[in-house]
Amino acid sequence: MAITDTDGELGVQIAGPMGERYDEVLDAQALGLIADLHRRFDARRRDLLSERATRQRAFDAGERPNLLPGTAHVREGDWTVPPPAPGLADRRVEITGPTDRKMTVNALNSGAQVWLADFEDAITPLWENVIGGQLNLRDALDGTLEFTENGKHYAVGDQQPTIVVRPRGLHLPEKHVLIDGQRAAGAFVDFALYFAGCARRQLERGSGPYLYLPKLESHLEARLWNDVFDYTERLLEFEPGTIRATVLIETITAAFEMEEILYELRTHAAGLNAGRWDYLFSIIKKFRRGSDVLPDRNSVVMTAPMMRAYTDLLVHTCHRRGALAIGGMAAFIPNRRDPQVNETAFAKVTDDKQREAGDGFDGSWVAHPDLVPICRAAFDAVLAGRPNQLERLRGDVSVSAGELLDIASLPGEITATGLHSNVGVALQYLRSWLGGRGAVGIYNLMEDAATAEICRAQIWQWLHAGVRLDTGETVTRELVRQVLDEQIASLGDEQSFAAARALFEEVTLGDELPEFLTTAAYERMP
Ligand SMILES: CC(=O)SCCNC(=O)CCNC(=O)[C@H](O)C(C)(C)COP(=O)(O)OP(=O)(O)OC[C@H]1O[C@@H](n2cnc3c(N)ncnc32)[C@H](O)[C@@H]1OP(=O)(O)O
Ligand SMILES: O=CC(=O)O
Ligand SMILES: [Mg+2]
Repeated sequence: MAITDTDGELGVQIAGPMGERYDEVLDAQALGLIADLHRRFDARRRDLLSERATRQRAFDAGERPNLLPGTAHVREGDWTVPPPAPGLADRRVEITGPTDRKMTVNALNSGAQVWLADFEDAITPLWENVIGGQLNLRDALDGTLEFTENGKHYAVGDQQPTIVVRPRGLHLPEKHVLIDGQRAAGAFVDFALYFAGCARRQLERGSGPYLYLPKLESHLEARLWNDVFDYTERLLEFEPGTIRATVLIETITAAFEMEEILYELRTHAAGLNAGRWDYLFSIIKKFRRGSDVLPDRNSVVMTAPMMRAYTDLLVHTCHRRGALAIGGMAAFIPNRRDPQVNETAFAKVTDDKQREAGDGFDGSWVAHPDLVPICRAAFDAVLAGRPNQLERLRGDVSVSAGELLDIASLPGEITATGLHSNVGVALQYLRSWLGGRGAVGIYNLMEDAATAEICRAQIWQWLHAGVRLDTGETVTRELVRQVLDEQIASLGDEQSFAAARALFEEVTLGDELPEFLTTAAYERMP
């Protein structure tokens, strides 16, 4: 791959191919912003990642998170976040998905209030996905995203959802953008490209540059993002508070700092989201060496006391502070060719959305356009003409640290079926990811980076805990390899799984649990 010195003065090198129109995204302003953010904030980002590792050592030694004594004044203080920015007051249905051309058009025509345009869990951060996604966003805003594919004409209609972009988490590098010879952070690249390219376009349409912030582990990470926002607004002459961010509470440590996270983002804060899949992954990962081992992935339901404590606390915290509470993703996806699968998906998603609406959430996520009406019906019934239910303070909620950490009360067993499912899903997902697709339907469920992380972390934990399955077998490396062989044999085409299998073994069978499968996978990509 040729390394092009794009601009000697900026110190930015683009180490990836310059495809058609990439120069429109990678212009001087965008590259200058990435370079600035890198020089000002990247050392802090790396320190915060080191802090995560330090905390992990404490968890390995048996420590557990609790409310922070040093921030009691924040929790006790009387403060609120600003009222919702234009386009963010009514978020009853949010469709999520990758930013390829077809999905962009379909999401914008889906009838949802919000489209979460994803550069995180739902995409493989291939260079062409990273830059192509930004081009699609700006073309959509300019009204020029129009094409024909497989005989079907795609064009964005007039009624468009508010766009909320989810940049990569703080842990992922972008190897195709080098600043002073160092890899830039994927998070800063996605943010800067979007902001430089689309912030003014969004304001001109009466909306704004809105973001979802994924995988935060502490309020100090929220402070970093807030400083990035303040700096960018000043540098590019935007009103303070133009950027609005909804933070995913999807790590167990962040669940203990919800108030502090909103407080840090304050003028930029829009809400919190209950990202249930990464949340479960985080619980497995953080307490991987503890004695409480999670049962089969599919048996951990949102009505389990530990999960209800998490979502209730989120709604209560948000509404007390004037922020919107957004629900998470039910993984069931419909299939237009299979009425039985559809019926199951609609019933499961209806249950999930009705529970969230009843618990006080202001809206929720769906993975597929056919689920938009299901989510809408659940929230319409509760909202009854109002845009949200911010006034529902959930004063009845009082959640203790013990309830958030009550893994032992989770229903379900650890079964051979669960092991086979984890192996099969992780393997197929990794093949898809390496092939450039970060979200895929497997066994009628939506699988993405977060759900696949659960599968492989769970296998690692079961292996290291020497868990006995319902069949009496003990989980060992040999057993996992045997299941892998069986899965590959049943899926056929052994050769096409070679790279995925090697990656699977790397992120699942080692003595240490790699922090993120996507970090390991990224190094195997061009
Ligand atoms: C844990 C989390 O972070 S959840 C959030 C991250 N995950 C996601 O965003 C996943 C989003 N969903 C998806 O990517 C997809 O729905 C999948 C991969 C699960 C299934 O996609 P497909 O196999 O294409 O589904 P299917 O064939 O039923 O799609 C039917 C049509 O709906 C479109 N579609 C499906 N899902 C979406 C979506 N989320 N956004 C936009 N369009 C969509 C398809 O492009 C297809 O369009 P077409 O008729 O023009 O060809
Ligand atoms: O990002 C959402 C999640 O559930 O993970
Ligand atoms: Mg997630």
